[in-house]
Amino acid sequence: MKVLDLQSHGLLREQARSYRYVTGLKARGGSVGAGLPAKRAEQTTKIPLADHLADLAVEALIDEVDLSPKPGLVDRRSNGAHTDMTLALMHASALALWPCLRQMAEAAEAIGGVGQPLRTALGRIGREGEVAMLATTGGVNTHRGAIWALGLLVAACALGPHADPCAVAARAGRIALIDDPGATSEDSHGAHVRRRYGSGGAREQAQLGFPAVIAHGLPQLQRSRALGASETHARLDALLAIMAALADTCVLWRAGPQGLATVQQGARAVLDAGGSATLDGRRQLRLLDEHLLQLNASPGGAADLLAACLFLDKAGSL
Ligand SMILES: CC(C)(COP(=O)(O)OP(=O)(O)OC[C@H]1O[C@@H](n2cnc3c(N)ncnc32)[C@H](O)[C@@H]1O)[C@@H](O)C(=O)NCCC(=O)NCCS
Ligand SMILES: Nc1ncnc2c1ncn2[C@@H]1O[C@H](COP(=O)(O)OP(=O)(O)OP(=O)(O)O)[C@@H](O)[C@H]1O
Repeated sequence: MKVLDLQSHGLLREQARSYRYVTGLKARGGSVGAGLPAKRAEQTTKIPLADHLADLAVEALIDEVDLSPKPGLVDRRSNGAHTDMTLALMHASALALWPCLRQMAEAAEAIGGVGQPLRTALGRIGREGEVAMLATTGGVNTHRGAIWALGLLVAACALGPHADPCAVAARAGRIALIDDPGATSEDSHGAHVRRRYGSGGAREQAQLGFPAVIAHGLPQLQRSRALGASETHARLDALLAIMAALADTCVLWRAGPQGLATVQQGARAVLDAGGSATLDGRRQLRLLDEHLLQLNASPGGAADLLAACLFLDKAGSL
């Protein structure tokens, strides 16, 4: 088992622990420092790589949902176009995914390479993660796409040197290309949209090595930061760059190709106006939010990929 000498990620682990304490959730805790006050545990122990990757992934999910104002999505202001989700529910769901994400990283470390055994293990753990998510949310699909994308990326990071986000995403793509023998042929929204519009959705995005993140989200995040935008504005710009490029099956399911065109063009308009840090950009962003609420559409796939983008951004400095 690889370990990292890190002291900076105690907050999240502490949060997850106190969350479980408050709610009585039965999620598994970290393997180090159990029973110790969290702060002392962080100071005195080395964090296993799998724990650290799960920390980073959950942190990315929480950063994604907290980021505001996001068009159509659940954020700190509102539930966006969602009647069945709240900020608190998204937080609870994100924290409940920690054990699943850690197990995926552990499986990758134990198996040691891309191939059928790893794909089979990730499929099983991912399905268990979906069950844990639905148990936490009372049946609401808060993070299905995120388990998929972050699960693959966490596993890809755990397999080896992980400095370069492109290499990690490409490795995750190679895992996604392998068939999952345990997969059930279910009638998901993604499957419906694939049949109706021929869109490859979350599966194809992963199999291609997450081009919406690597070619759009991450470069935009870095560009906006370099231009002096605040971290919030840089992250909003990254989300918009992903939205402008993505065939998001969440949008296609609720609003069809016309709705997807509105999302992609609206996101592009914000960036063309100078991004979310500018007055013009913010006007365009407000318009886009209004259009999405009228369409009852929400770019859930892009939100998952923003979390993937934030994860890769942080994992790159490991
Ligand atoms: C491949 C997955 C995403 C199922 O995809 P499906 O096409 O059936 O779509 P479904 O509507 O269930 O969910 C897709 C989710 O992905 C997100 N999404 C939508 N469009 C996109 C896109 N273009 N790119 C990326 N993500 C997207 C959305 O949040 C959406 O909710 C996956 O959940 C799966 O197969 N799970 C089974 C367990 C498994 O193998 N887990 C592996 C963990 S690494
Ligand atoms: N901040 C967020 N707000 C809303 N959705 C998000 C957010 N972050 C990620 N998502 C993603 O969006 C998806 C939810 O979208 P949606 O509600 O369209 O899915 P659904 O339950 O399949 O469909 P529907 O609600 O239309 O029946 C989740 O799977 C999740 O991965």
